[in-house]
Amino acid sequence: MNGWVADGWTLPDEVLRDAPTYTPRPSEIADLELLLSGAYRPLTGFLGPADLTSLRRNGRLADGTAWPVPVTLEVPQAVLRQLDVADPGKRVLILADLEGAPIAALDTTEVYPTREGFGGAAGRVKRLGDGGHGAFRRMRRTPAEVRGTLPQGRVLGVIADRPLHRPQLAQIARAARTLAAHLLVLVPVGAPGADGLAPEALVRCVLAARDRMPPCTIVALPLPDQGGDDIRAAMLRTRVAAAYGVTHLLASSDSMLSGGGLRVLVPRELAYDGRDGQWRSLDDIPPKHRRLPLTPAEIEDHLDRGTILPEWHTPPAVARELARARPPRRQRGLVVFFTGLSGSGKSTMATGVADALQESGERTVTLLDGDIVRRHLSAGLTFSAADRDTNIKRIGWVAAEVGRHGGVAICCPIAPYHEARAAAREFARNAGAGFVLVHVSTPLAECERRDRKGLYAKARAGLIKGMTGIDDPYETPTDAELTIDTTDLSYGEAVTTVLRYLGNNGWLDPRPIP
Ligand SMILES: Nc1ncnc2c1ncn2[C@@H]1O[C@H](COP(=O)(O)OS(=O)(=O)O)[C@@H](OP(=O)(O)O)[C@H]1O
Ligand SMILES: Nc1ncnc2c1ncn2[C@@H]1O[C@H](COP(=O)(O)OP(=O)(O)O)[C@@H](O)[C@H]1O
Repeated sequence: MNGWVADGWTLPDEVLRDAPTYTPRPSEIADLELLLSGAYRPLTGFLGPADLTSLRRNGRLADGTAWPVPVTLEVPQAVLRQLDVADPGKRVLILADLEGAPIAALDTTEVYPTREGFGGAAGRVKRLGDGGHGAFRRMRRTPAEVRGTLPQGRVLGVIADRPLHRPQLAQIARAARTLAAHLLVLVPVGAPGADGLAPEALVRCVLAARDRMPPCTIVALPLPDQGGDDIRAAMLRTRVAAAYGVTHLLASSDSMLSGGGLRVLVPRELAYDGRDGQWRSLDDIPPKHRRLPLTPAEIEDHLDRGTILPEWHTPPAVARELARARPPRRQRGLVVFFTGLSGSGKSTMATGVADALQESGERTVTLLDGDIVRRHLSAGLTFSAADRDTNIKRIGWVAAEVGRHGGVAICCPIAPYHEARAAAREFARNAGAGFVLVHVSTPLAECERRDRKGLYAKARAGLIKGMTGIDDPYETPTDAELTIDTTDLSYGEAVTTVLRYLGNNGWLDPRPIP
């Protein structure tokens, strides 16, 4: 481990003034915040090659300390070139938040190759500024602050990565009573949850359950989602919980492992006892009186349809918060994203769908047509791969903002690349909006026969280069909600197919659809 003491490090003003600034990715900012707060102790900075090699080999840092996951920072080469790791006055990198405000200084003692155009930067970090702002900032307390307020004795930790319903609340109450422990609820707020719930909404839902819990301390922290590697992610969460003073952690998944000085409790499966309205062990309730907790999919279904979550399962205050954060699909923001070759029928269908929605007056609609976007939002962009990506990301970003505020955004660019379409879907999800990808799969031969703008003829004649389908690729979607080939469809049939899909899936009132 790079074993420095961050406190003993002073930064002269001129070093700060001349240092380059870089905004890391959101997951790296989350790691940075946990490094700065001490939640990742004994780590005090981003790891370098020796630690990373050792970690891969045996799950330990180079000095033998067990540590579950790589904590790394990747920086564009253009930024790294401005640093000189051999010179303490020229190796400081200012790390800024998404708005560009400095959060920390990195004393870059090592750089190493990662992928084309980027490199890893390793070294200790030191907080700059006042720790930042943002919703529920006051709840983002450091481990030292929290430990200072906890009563003596056992501390039961709960990681509330989903809202707490009555089965979880019953498990928590039981465990706290059995252990005679103080309760510490850790709410991960690094990124939207698996269910697309915004971090602020998750905090509100947890606070809404507060009067159903024993006396407790609630802390928000940017616990990163470590992707598919569940065991390592669980180990990291256990480490962080231990840093906050947790002695016993209530497992939220089977993969939670004891370690880092605390014990993990796997709670008993509870069910609702219809005889007296209590939640107790499954085995203690005769089957005919037993109601199992709703699954996440069932909860999602209630929210999608707009039916109130039942009181036997969810405290009304939590149900209200959840319904506010995840309104029924008919009121929730939605991005309808058409993709397909030029001439496949995207604009025609998108306009038809937009007209129908406007006629019904049910939803507000923004149409982001490919050609129109390129005249305004994306003016000046070419048809190079990089510019096409930029174009699709801009469209996706604007569409997601429309969705965030409950509107329907209809987009119809070619969007030939999977990755950019996936980014648009992710933007929508993070904004709490739905996303429906419509692949207009009309084959090239038919698009070419139509050749509305004469572009295919020009491309075949070699007069224009990089025409999608001719000498530029179109990556066929594998994740489309709907695939429509308009070769043998009338205009009306094509539009109705989309409207029916939206109606059948709860996004629209299905009644007026022919
Ligand atoms: N080289 C090349 N390749 C593809 N398309 C071309 C090209 N040059 C111009 N056009 C015209 O631009 C429209 C596509 O723009 P998009 O913004 O939808 O393209 S992309 O999603 O960024 O790839 C597209 O409009 P649509 O026919 O509505 O799809 C074409 O008319
Ligand atoms: N079922 C259909 N849906 C949409 N367009 C159709 C259909 N049948 C024929 N077309 C014709 O195909 C062409 C599609 O053009 P356009 O909608 O601009 O495609 P894109 O936006 O994908 O380039 C139009 O001339 C349209 O009249």
